[in-house]
Amino acid sequence: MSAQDAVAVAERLLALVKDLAAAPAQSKDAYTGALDVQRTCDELLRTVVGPLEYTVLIGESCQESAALHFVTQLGVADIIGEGTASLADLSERTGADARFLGVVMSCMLGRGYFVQESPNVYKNNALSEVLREAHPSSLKGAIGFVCDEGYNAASKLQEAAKSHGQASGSKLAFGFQGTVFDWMAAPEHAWRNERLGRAMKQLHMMANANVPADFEWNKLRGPVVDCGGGIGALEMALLKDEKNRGLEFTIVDIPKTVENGKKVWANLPGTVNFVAGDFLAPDVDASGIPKGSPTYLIRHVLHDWTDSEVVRILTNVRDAMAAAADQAPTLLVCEMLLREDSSRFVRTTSMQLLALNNGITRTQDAMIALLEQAGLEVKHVHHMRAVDSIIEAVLPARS
Ligand SMILES: C[S@@+](CC[C@H](N)C(=O)[O-])C[C@H]1O[C@@H](n2cnc3c(N)ncnc32)[C@H](O)[C@@H]1O
Repeated sequence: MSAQDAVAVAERLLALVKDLAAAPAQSKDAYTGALDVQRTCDELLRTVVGPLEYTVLIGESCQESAALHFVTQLGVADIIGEGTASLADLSERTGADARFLGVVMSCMLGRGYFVQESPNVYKNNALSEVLREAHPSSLKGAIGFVCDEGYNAASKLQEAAKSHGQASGSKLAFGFQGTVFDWMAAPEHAWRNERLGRAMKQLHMMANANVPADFEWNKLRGPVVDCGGGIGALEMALLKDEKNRGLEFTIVDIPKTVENGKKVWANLPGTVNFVAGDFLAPDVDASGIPKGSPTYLIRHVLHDWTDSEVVRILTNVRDAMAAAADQAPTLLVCEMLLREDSSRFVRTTSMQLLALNNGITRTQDAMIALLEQAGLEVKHVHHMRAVDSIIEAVLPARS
């Protein structure tokens, strides 16, 4: 690759950055423009450093991830707080060897985190601030989950691939039986489950913050049955908005999650009911999914399962919808869809889904094909200023 190639990419990048600066804030153009800039920045880096260095950088990015995990878990940014801390202070407060801390902090400084005020004395900056527990956009839980469950599960991906569905990366890494959801819901892993909840909320804030605004949730007919709705993170985001306050939700999830969800909602406003069930049950009656509701919702669930499991889940939902066929019930599937221009985040998240439960981020066509296999008809796909899209499906008209 020549210097001329790099100049051409840099000129393209400059034009994209200028377009982005001119786009109205919060507009669809600003959203897609930022993705174009991100992709082109990466292209520029590849062009400048060349294939050898670029490949080694990707290979060694697991060390950067380890450094990020190290400082986040030890609470380095929390200890530094609004002031400064020396390597010796950090070592004393965290119990970690100063030599280890020095190497890790140097790696983090190289990626733009923290500022070195004087030799071995650090203060926070905008990047390290988001590692603080109390920061309004804290990513502490997300980094803990991604770099622990996610990373350990991914380290077993080859073994999982060779087991042809018998095992998953997370099962091999953590040695549990049953599903990753049951494992995380067990009382001895309450701290993991709690961290997962925080992680999901934090990741959504980063990638899907516009979902409440970019879809007309207030037009839905309730009660909305949210299958695999967890503790109701989406409901929390939606009910913050005055115009959605009239919506009623029923969340179906595994018993332990329902127990946790009820505790969470005991002190929150809004009509959110919980039902314990199993969306993978052999039929709708055994699944516990309430029948006859005008609206069903499945968010971030289908990407956790194989095609045959997805068809099982969707068939149960379709059968629940069929009990109110005269009301023309609607199913909303809110998921990330893989596209040719999907961002780095969508692709790395897809790796994580695969490692955790043999899940997969599907293309729009693949999702539509599974919905059709389950006897549903896709009416519309809503794209938003978010990594998620919403696929709207209905029961097919009777012939
Ligand atoms: C990735 S989480 C998504 C949670 C929620 N929809 C959201 O977007 O915040 C997947 C959810 O599926 C639930 N789940 C897993 N297996 C289930 C099953 N067999 N029946 C019902 N829910 C299940 C999990 O407990 C978890 O809450």
